[in-house]
Amino acid sequence: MKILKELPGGILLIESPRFQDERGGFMKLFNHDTPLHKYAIAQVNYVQNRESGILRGLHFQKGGFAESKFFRVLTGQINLVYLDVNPESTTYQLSGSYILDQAQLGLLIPEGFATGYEVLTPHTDVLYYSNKDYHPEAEGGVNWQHPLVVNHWKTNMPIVSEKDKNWPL
Ligand SMILES: Cc1cn([C@H]2C[C@H](O)[C@@H](COP(=O)(O)OP(=O)(O)O[C@H]3O[C@@H](C)C(=O)[C@@H](O)[C@H]3O)O2)c(=O)[nH]c1=O
Repeated sequence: MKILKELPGGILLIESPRFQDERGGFMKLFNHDTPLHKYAIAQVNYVQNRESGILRGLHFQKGGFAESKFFRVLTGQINLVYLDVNPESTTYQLSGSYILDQAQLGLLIPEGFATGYEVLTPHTDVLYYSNKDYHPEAEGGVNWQHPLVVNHWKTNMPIVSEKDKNWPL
């Protein structure tokens, strides 16, 4: 696995090795060795999105439950949006977005960021690792229409869960 790019905030774009032969393909999605040698997986989550226009997030876990997440699509295309919500961070309130459109590329988001994504294609499957267990009591969120992130979206009228509609602006 190799780091293709480091984005502001310490976000890493990581490429997986891919092997192709007459049977199909083989891809290494995680390797405890470099560049992820300090990354301890607590959860692997597989998310199926039926339609384009679905928007999930933005979510984070508070305090000591803050997670680092490593996102990729297995099929389809998403626009991943992130916001640094750690007031002690040197990049506090930094926001950005990145389009993920191939399984070979993963985006590693450090602890202290809220993350969300919108689905740009029907039947889009997302796989992500987290280095912390799920603690719903520690969950925080940022409304997708918050001024610090609103300009990153491609969709004007997304499909959003009731929970996500109610995060503070
Ligand atoms: C995130 C999560 C959810 N769940 C359950 C709770 C609920 O019943 C169901 C769906 O949860 P949600 O609606 O929160 O799923 P979702 O909106 O897909 O949540 C995810 O959104 C993206 C943007 C992130 O950044 C992730 O960290 C995660 O928060 O799955 C778990 O059991 N473990 C988990 O780690």
